[in-house]
Amino acid sequence: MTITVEGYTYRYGEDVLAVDDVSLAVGDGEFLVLAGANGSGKTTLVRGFNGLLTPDRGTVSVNGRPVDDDPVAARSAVGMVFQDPRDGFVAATVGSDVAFGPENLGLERADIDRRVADALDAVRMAGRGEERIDELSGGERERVAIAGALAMDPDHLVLDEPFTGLDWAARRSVLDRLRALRDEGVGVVVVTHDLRDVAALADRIVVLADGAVALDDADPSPAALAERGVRPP
Ligand SMILES: Nc1ncnc2c1ncn2[C@@H]1O[C@H](COP(=O)(O)OP(=O)(O)OP(=O)(O)O)[C@@H](O)[C@H]1O
Repeated sequence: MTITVEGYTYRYGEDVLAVDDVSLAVGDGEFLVLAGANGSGKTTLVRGFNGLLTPDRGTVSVNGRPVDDDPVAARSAVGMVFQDPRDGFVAATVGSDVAFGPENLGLERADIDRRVADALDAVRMAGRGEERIDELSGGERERVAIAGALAMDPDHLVLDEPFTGLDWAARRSVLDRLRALRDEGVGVVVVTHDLRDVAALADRIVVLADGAVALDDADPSPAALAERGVRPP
């Protein structure tokens, strides 16, 4: 059960080579932090992990199966949360939005309700299922988006800058959940250029620079990070 990326190359138009021949694997229960300066290609790379982008060259396989072969399976195996989830909501209220994914999996109502309650609890939104999403703050919306991904119970979870809008308590709570998921065997990928919170949890830190892997290390030195444009924790 892994995400395996081989030779991933992606261009925007003729001129922008956003990701240049990246190969890496994320194993079960592995916590990988993907760092790198603005524009280094992080988002372009992870969007390929469940088929949201198709690389110009290279392949992505999820649990041994090429994403192209079965995009639906890839989307349910790899949960994704993006930085600014404003457009990603499908329902008007918190609870119905988080329930949407599990409902589509055809689960029993009790199971859905349990997943929703559990996911809202993880992001410190317990008891707020009836609230309207368009009346939430930016950070609260981000937390709902994270809860939506958690409720899908995916094999892998990819979070792109998940902590930017989160207050300290929410951040700690989400990190606790990510740690628990990792311990249960879920592969976790966190995209960030701020290593403060996540470095201690990371099994590996991969740094992209100009679309290529510039560093892939379990415990990189502060100097090695700084050299590649990443502020050490
Ligand atoms: N839709 C797009 N059209 C054209 N160029 C794009 C597009 N999206 C990204 N790029 C370019 O591709 C490169 C990689 O962008 P990407 O968003 O993957 O980087 P990133 O590491 O996630 O950056 P950030 O830390 O700022 O989120 C950048 O040079 C960016 O300008």
